[in-house]
Amino acid sequence: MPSIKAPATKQAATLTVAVKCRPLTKKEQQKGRDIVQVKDDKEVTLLDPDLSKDYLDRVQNRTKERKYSFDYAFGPDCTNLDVYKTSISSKISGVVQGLNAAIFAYGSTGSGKTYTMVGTEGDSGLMVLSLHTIFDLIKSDTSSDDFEVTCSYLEVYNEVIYDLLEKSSGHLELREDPQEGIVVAGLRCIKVHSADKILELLNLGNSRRKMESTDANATSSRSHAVLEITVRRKQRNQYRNHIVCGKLALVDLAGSERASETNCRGQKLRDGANINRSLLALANCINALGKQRKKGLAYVPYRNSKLTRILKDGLSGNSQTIMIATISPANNQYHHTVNTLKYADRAKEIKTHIQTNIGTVDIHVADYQKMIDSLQIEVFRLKKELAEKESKLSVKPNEKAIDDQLSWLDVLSRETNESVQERINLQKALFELEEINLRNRIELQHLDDKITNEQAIGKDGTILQALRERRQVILDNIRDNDEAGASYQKEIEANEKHFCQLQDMIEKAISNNSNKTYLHILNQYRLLEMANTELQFEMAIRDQVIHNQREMQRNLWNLIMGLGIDERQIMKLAFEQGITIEDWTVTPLWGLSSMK
Ligand SMILES: Nc1ncnc2c1ncn2[C@@H]1O[C@H](COP(=O)(O)OP(=O)(O)OP(=O)(O)O)[C@@H](O)[C@H]1O
Repeated sequence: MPSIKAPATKQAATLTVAVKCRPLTKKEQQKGRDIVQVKDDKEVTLLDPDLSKDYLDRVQNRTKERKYSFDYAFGPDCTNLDVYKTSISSKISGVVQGLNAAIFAYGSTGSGKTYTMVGTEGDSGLMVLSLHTIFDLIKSDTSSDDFEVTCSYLEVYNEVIYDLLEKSSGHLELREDPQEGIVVAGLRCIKVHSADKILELLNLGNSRRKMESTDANATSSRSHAVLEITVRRKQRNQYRNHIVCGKLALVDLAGSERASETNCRGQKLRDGANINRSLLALANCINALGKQRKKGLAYVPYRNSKLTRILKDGLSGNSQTIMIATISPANNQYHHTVNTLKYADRAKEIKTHIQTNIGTVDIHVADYQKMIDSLQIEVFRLKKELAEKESKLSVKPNEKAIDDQLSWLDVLSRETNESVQERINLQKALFELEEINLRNRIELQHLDDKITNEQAIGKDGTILQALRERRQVILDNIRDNDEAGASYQKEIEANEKHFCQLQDMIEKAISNNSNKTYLHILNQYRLLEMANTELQFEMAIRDQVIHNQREMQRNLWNLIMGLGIDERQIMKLAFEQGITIEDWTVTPLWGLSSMK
């Protein structure tokens, strides 16, 4: 099917990475020493915390000293305003012009993330400073445009999303909207008229964040907080009247340390595990995005956590992204600091593309349909069995006993549900991967054809060279994606195994009950219905997206052909505009070839 892509990499920007080192706290001053040096506003040297190393160790390079270079580096004397003015303020003006920006603070617990993002009365944080800039820019705007500023504030805690602008928020779900991408269903979005108003909301929201006291920080934020500010600009003049929308996401991540290192138990340990699951997913995305700098299609596993799904646009899409890596200068924090610096170093490789993209058509509808069909047949069979069993029960089950059994079943069902959800996510990820690789293979075929043609003409060596280089990039991506696919396949298998174990537990739990068959079927039936509902929902969304895109393409091609432009002219025009016309020679559904 022919498809039109947005102009390729019109404006590509690397993710900006800044490192901020906080001062030693009073306690640290008494016990430890400073091992971080910042040079030339860019270089960070982390000294070996072990002073006892002898001369030989040092000359033989057995030192743990590390040196890194970043876009910006700020020492302990720098204020939040210094960070803001140098590395951020210029990106904020784009938000009022309709561009997106994302700023996230990453670092271990107690390294100064919340201090940097939220700040104090005397040293306002980046959230506050950005808001002031937005309102100042709106105030000084001389056009006749109307502005509307709205904001939302959420936290992701233990892989559950909560609304920080609601007094007692319930669990919120992520939805994939065909038009807007990932949205948080039911999240409160408030209209604001001044920076002060948002600050009030921010303070209120912060007081609702999940805090804990860890060994490393007495008021440690255990959740990831995302403040999103949307600026809608209604342009009004005699020729047009349309809305430009810019978004700024400010993210205060939870501490990046391992749970075991903060001396946590029970619920705290669970927090730690989930925080790290999100951050691990973020690290995997950062790795994959780093690989994409070759501009090929490598798969990025955004689906693996709520956080990465929410941050998807900020990392890869239409966004200017700034990562502030916060570090402590204390010698006992060496391992955390080196981890943060390594993470930040990898993040430098990410490219974000400041442009709008038209989504791609998903080709796996048939696969989903097959899964839904088989699940529905199974649900139908179990429903029937359940009805039969109920009618056959000579003695109605003892209600109290059944209640107990059902509540235990609920616990196991919930866990099984999570396992099913995870498998669905993995399956979806695998579908996406396959789709990307399909497109890669189509491009590879085109490249091979072009290379053969060029070789036959035997003229321009530079074109041939460029084609071969591109071919290698595509081959690398296909290999990487295949590897990622194989690992997903393994995860799916492990998940299936876990699912079976849970089922065994359920079997055991009800094996002594006289109505065990009844309970068993009830349980199976519930689980299958859950999986079925999810799949149907996905299917509906995909159908809608595909329908809209097909409609749009049909209209577009009709329009182009109606203008009497021939194929060659279209290709030439597209080339001049930087538009890629994909694979129309392969499956010419409404393509030029079929319309000729
Ligand atoms: N630049 C700074 N100047 C002075 N004090 C700072 C600075 N940065 C951080 N601190 C202090 O260090 C301590 C820890 O900071 P903060 O709570 O911001 O850490 P965090 O990285 O958000 O930790 P967690 O992940 O546990 O929430 C606080 O007492 C804070 O006031």
